[in-house]
Amino acid sequence: MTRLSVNINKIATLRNARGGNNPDVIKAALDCERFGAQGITVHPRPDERHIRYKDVIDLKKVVTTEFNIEGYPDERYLKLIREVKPAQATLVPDPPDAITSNAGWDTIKNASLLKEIISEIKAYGVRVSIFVDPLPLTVEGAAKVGADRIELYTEPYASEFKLKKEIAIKPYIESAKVARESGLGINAGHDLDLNNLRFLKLNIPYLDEVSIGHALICDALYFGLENTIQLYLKELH
Ligand SMILES: CC(=O)[C@@H](O)[C@H](O)COP(=O)(O)O
Ligand SMILES: NCC(=O)COP(=O)(O)O
Repeated sequence: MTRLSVNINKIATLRNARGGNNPDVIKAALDCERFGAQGITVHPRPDERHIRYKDVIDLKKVVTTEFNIEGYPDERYLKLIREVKPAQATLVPDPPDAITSNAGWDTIKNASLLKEIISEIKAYGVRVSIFVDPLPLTVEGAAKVGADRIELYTEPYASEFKLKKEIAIKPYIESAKVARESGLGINAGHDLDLNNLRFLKLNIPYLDEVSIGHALICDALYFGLENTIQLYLKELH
C-alpha cells in the first residue's frame, strides 16, 4: 500500500498572509487525517515563510498518523527532530533562500556529512529518508550512508510527464529498482498531482509513501479538502 502524506505547508502560507490563526494549521492537520490522509508532512524552512517551528511542536501533540518532518539538517532542524521524534525525518539539501526544493542530495560528495547526521537521527528511533534525484548511483550512495528510505524528487517527472510520460518515468523505475535491491524504502514527492500520480504508482507499485502538498491544497480550493484527499487516495488504489 502506498501511503498518502499530506504536506500542509501551504495551509500555513495562507495563515501567515494575514498574521492571525485562520486557517488553523492544527485543525487542518486533524481534518486531513479524518478525511483519510495516512500521514502529515511539514517542511519548516529557516525563514518560517509557512510552517513555523512552533507549529511542529504543536502538531506533534495531536498528529496520530505518520508525522514526517522535512528540512535541511542544520542545528535548528536537528534540535527539532531531537525534541519531536517524528515517525520520519526527510533530509533535503535546500539552501535557506531556495524558493522550493529543487534538487536531491549528492550522496557521494556528502557521504560523511549524511552518515553522521543519519546515525544521530536514527539513534532517536526516527526513520530517515533522504531526498534524491532519480540517479541509480545516488540511490546506491543513500544506502551506503545508512538511510532507511529515499524520497525520489519528482519535479522532473511532473514537468516531463505532460510531454512524454513513458520517457519521464524511466529514471524513476530504474532508481526504484536499485533502491529495492539496496534494501531501501521508497518515498516520492514534489509536484505530484491528480494528473501524474496514477502513472507513477502504476510503474512503481511498491512505493511506500507519496508526500503531496502544493497541488493538493490548490485542488482543495475547488473541490474541498475532504473530497480532494479522497480523489488523491483513489489515484493510489
Ligand atoms: C521536499 C519537498 O519537495 C517539499 O517539502 C517541498 O520542498 C515543499 O516545500 P515548499 O512548500 O516550501 O515549496
Ligand atoms: N516531499 C514533497 C512534499 O512534501 C510536497 O511537495 P509538493 O507537493 O508541495 O510539491
